[in-house]
Amino acid sequence: MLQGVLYLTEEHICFHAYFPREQDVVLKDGFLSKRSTYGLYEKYFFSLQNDVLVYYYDQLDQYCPLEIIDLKYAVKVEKDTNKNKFKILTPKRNYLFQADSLASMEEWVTQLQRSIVRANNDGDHVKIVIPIESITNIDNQLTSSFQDAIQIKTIDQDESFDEYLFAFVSDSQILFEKLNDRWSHYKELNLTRTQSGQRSTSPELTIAGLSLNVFSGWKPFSIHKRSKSVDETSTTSTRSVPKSIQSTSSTLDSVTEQEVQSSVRRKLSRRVNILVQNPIKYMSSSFNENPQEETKERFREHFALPENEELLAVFYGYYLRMIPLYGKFYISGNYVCYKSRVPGQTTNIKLPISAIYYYKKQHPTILGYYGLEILTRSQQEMFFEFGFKDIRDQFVKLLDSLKNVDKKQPLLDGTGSGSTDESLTIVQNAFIKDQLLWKKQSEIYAPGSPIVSNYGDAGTIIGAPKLEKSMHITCLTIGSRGDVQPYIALAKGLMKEGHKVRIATHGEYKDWIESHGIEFGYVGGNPAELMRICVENGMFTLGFFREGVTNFRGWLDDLLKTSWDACQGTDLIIESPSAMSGIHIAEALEIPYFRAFTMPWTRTRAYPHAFAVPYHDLKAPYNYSSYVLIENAFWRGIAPQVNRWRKNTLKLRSTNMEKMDAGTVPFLYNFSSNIVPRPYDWSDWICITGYWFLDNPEVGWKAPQTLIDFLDNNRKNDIKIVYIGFGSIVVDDPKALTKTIVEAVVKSGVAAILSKGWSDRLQQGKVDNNEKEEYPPCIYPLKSVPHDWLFERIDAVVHHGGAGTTAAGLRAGIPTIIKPFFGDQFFWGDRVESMGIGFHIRKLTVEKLAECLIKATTDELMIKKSSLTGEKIRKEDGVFNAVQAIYKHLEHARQRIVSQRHRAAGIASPTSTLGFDDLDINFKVTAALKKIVGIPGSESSGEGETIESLPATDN
Ligand SMILES: O=c1ccn([C@@H]2O[C@H](COP(=O)(O)OP(=O)(O)O[C@H]3O[C@H](CO)[C@@H](O)[C@H](O)[C@H]3O)[C@@H](O)[C@H]2O)c(=O)[nH]1
Ligand SMILES: CC(C)[C@@H](C)/C=C/[C@@H](C)[C@H]1CC[C@H]2C3=CC=C4C[C@@H](O)CC[C@]4(C)[C@H]3CC[C@]12C
Repeated sequence: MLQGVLYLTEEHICFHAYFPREQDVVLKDGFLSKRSTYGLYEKYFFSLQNDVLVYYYDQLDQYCPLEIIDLKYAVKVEKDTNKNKFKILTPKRNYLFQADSLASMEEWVTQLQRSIVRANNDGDHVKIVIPIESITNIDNQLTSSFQDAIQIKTIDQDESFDEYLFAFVSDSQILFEKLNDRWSHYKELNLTRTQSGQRSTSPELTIAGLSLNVFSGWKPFSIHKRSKSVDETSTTSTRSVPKSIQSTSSTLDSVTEQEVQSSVRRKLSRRVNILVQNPIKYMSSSFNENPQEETKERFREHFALPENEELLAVFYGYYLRMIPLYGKFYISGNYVCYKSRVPGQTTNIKLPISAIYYYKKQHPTILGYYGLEILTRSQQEMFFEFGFKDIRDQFVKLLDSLKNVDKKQPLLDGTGSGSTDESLTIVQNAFIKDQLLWKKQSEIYAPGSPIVSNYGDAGTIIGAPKLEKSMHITCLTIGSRGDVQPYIALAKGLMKEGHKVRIATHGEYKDWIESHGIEFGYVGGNPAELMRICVENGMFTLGFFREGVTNFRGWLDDLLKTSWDACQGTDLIIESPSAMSGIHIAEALEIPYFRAFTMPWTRTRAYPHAFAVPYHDLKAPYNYSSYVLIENAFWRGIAPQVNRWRKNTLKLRSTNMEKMDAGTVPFLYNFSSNIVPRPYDWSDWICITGYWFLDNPEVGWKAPQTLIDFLDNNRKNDIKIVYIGFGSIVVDDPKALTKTIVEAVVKSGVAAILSKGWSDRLQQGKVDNNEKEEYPPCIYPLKSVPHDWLFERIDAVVHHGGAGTTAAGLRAGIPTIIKPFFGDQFFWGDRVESMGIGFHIRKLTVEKLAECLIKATTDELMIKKSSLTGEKIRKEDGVFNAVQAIYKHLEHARQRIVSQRHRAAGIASPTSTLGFDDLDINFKVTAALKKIVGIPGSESSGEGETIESLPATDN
């Protein structure tokens, strides 16, 4: 179905449709399953852009398609209403797809048909010319779904029949009458089917010299053509076929499928020849300014670019993705392209130069080479590295020169050339009006508008529909107090809404949870032991993995087993992803699943993964990779055990990262967007709700009189009061830490409330009960104290940077000093320091702490900024927002589980996780990971060389 304008001339019916061939117009996008060479259907994100169809693993990777299907070569699209499948036929191969619904399949087929017709026509236009003399029948009494339609049947010179259906937006009656007039004229003259060749393939000539009647009054109408010939698109219209194919056939209309095929074959063998003739050249040169004709052609073919796209230079280098990927970069007049040369990797980049917003040379980074950073208009960041400075600089120079060219395109593309003056103006006028018409429509349909996903609608959280039915919800979490307390706050909010809530976590928290009137579910594991391993080894370090292998196995088995039991009988799971089991349990129970967490855990280019140590100064370039690496490392560590448990306990097939598809899980982040602004690249279902504060966490707690006196006395004497406490951190030498703190407090002249929390938990028995007496009077020691009560009464806080403790300090509006120990604590340290509301202490010494204490209690600007932050945070209602977000995304969560079940049922693929398990790149991942999480001694450059020396296959 094409929209255009119909012209009736004395001898012809002319149809003209205008499709601007704008770059990067997205005509349709969404998820589809594609049949792989193994016959399995796998889901990808597809985007139909002009006459190419591309697909990705990740819809955010706009410019990195896995494959580019050029519709120029497509013969037709075939529907198969059974199971919503359809097929694109090309001479080289057929592509099979499956849509989620019938409606979606119909939409895809319609749009693809349009694109194929256009791709087979000259540039921006489709022109169909029907000689009136060839008409055998005209009918406007159709019983079709079109109200106002005319059907025209024709017979061609070669006796082939064609059938056209024109559906009108406006009244077609006048056209019908006039057309019948003209047709009877021919019939009377008995001039049917003269073989004189009057019919011209050029509409310009056809229109020239004729009196032109425009019937549709510039209103759009549609043409639907049902052709009896093999090739759906072979009409009497003028068509242009890629030059390479054109040259093999004399007339355009006579291109047959066989010819296309043989031309493709010829091209393939030529390519093989080149490689055989010049192997050295292809492997060793890393920059080529004058690419050969063959290279240019292959480049255009691979990236589905038009004939006039001039390849300017080829470079060899690395594209930094999950791991640095060695490959070939191409710069052409309008694009920067990249194609991976690592076997088994299908990474591509096709980036329009116009989409580049900013680019900058970078210092040597992961590989120690010469970097280049590119930021696209859609805020996607890309990082390239080149082996030599010269090459990188040439690349940049070429980009500079291309960016500076003014790329204003003329409104008209000169289609009318070669005609008489008069006809030229007629045709041009028609084009101009068509273009205007198109512009209007594109405003309505807004092609190229931001990607619309399968689920979710954009908008604010507030105002989501309230649920009719109450639910029984499990909140599943492991870890320390900070991992449980937010759920108590959330549970209270949900219970107020009439839902039943169970918190499933370590036995240690049972009484505390029940004291808040919340149901408890038992999950195994000793939080203090977990904490010790985290602190002693750092997170995701070699030591961590070594301990993981030996110590975590039994622990993990127990965790999986107990959490399965703990979730039974509920109908929604909200899980901290650190608990690992919830995503599988939800799949087994077929109930909706949400994630919630205190720290960033969703891929973004905006922040590093909470466990990727930010003091490495990796900055934006590596943020995204840090998530991919850590997710992979995490999954690799637990996958065998999890899959065994799935099989034995959950009775589910084994899974992998791709099948789990964690990116589509609705996520509730319980931190403030005033501290962690929402990254632009998070989907709608990733919500930042604000902190879930729990007031009066310790039921029945009353402030000791001595503490109140301590506060009052210091206040009276104008002595600043600080809180110092390292929460649930288990320190191996608590005495040394205490000594440093005491000295720093004395030195800085402040008064301190010192909470030692868990610092001696694993040392029971060794604790000196008389410790209290050892403190100077400026220090008030205690075990624990509700922060919500205390922080309002003091001037600054010093802590480990636990998410919840940080939140408590920020809410009170006082400066924060963070000495991180592991995990996300570094991230929070960085946040407060970069916001100017606190300090991030990397190495704790008496001098450093004393200096920070003085500044935090006296620096006017810092105090002011902190107090403003406090005001903002106090205005947020995280629990309320979270409840609304649950309502809003519940349907999405349900759909996700359903499609996951379908996927699990449909794929029995032994090939797994994003290719990671299949490729022997284990050591490279580890090497890159080491850099990200900061393991000393990882400077060896071995991995770069290994990748570089991989056999250079060109295809
Ligand atoms: O004496 C105390 C100790 C804690 N709290 C509160 O308890 C919560 C503790 O939260 P948080 O700092 O997040 O918890 P921790 O258990 O200390 O920290 C662990 O859990 C956090 C949340 O996942 C992570 O950010 C940390 O890295 C990890 O160490 C906060 O609301 C505190 O205000 C008190 O009120 N009084
Ligand atoms: C080798 C395998 C067994 C490795 C990968 C498994 C590691 C587990 C034990 C790790 C991965 C993520 C870690 C994890 C993530 C986040 C938090 C929140 C924090 O507030 C307490 C620690 C806690 C809860 C830790 C505990 C240990 C976890 C759960």
